[in-house]
Amino acid sequence: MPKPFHLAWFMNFSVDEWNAPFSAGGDPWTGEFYIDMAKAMERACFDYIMIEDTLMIADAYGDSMEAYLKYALMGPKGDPAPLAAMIANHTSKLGVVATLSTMAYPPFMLARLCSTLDSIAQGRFGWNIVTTGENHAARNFGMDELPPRQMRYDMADEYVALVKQLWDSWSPGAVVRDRATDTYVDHAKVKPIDFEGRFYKCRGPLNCVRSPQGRPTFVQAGGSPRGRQFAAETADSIIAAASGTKAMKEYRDDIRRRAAEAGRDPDDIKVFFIVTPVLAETEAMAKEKLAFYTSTEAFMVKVLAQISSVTDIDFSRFSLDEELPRMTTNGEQGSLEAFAQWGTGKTLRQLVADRATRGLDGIVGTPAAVARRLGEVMEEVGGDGFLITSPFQKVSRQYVTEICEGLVPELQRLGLARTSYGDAPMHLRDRLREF
Ligand SMILES: Cc1cc2nc3c(=O)[nH]c(=O)nc-3n(C[C@H](O)[C@H](O)[C@H](O)COP(=O)(O)O)c2cc1C
Repeated sequence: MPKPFHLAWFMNFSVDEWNAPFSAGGDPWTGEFYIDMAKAMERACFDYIMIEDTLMIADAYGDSMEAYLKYALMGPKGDPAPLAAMIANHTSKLGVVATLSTMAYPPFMLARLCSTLDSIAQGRFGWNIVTTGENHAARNFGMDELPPRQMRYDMADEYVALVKQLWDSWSPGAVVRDRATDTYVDHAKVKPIDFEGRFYKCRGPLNCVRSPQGRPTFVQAGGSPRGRQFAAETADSIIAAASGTKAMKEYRDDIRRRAAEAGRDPDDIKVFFIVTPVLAETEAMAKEKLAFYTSTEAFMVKVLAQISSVTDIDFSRFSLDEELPRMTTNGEQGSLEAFAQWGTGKTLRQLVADRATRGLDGIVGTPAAVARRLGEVMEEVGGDGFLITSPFQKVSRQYVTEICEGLVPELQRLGLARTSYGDAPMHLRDRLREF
């Protein structure tokens, strides 16, 4: 029997696929649309739903906000924290991960928010730790530009050390609720932290109770060598974009090596790779669907605008029929490399076409065929799971159904996905370490 792998879903609190033939209309702001989505994932026994976030309206593509607002790319979006609370409230087993930036939140506020969300979610909350990669976001927080990546991660190291101390400022058992002595909290079990670092200073203690997990499950997505080091030292789960099985295996092996060198058990870190299956009743229909969504001028602009936004590089400047020059960015270096596929000789037009399937072959077809292919990929990579996201930028109920009621049952029949959560309540970190 093959080993099952983990499943998570990558989305954001943004506009749904509002004007395609099977659409929900583009008004998801009450959160109901995403609650429905999370319930479908829980029925399919996903490990977690992960809510992406950025903090600006971009204009990197063509030096204009037009493409971003016209196509509702990377915005408008709602704040992930209240949506995480709502999803947690409407589910009981699914993990809920929200993205919160170390650039944007004072550590005390983030620690309290995560602790509160973990209590609401009864131990199923995860924090996607990002340092933010866009200069415009930095400008929304009073800076002229982002600090360089090295410094962002140095700051994040210290930030994480601080918030961990805040989460530990309440010892387990501090809340005694002793009626006989009229004592709610045993004051001896709550301590200031008096943290003084290079970048942050905080007295503590936290002013909310210790959450079920003690600290949230840590999710991270470092792509650069410095980012990978941070992720390997910190994360319980890593989400990654890599083009093809070879790059996936290289990434995971590197993370596991770095984790072992840092004294961690590599099996305590579950790496999820982005995949974007395109499903239909027959392979020909799936290929036609892919062509229907990707052969338009608008798809080209959407992909280029999206990658421009997370790299602060204007991709409207490059010829579609030539290879991309090698470049670096102070933004998302890992995402740039996964997109550019340097060394393959592909033109920019081919890279855009690859974007729908993220450079992974064999994931356009029937649920049964794609399930078999994912099994092969996972065996080659070595583990641990897949992070599903829509191939066409936005998500519809139809796509969620195709995955949760088409692909997942096929994975389950092959013994490749969890068929039940079991009856006992479980914290997200333990759920990830189940296998
Ligand atoms: C699957 C995935 C999801 C990500 N989600 C976010 C996000 O929600 N917000 C954000 O600012 N960055 C996000 N990032 C960017 C990462 O935090 C990170 O900056 C990026 O992978 C580049 O790595 P580097 O920082 O080491 O260069 C994501 C990256 C990946 C691969």
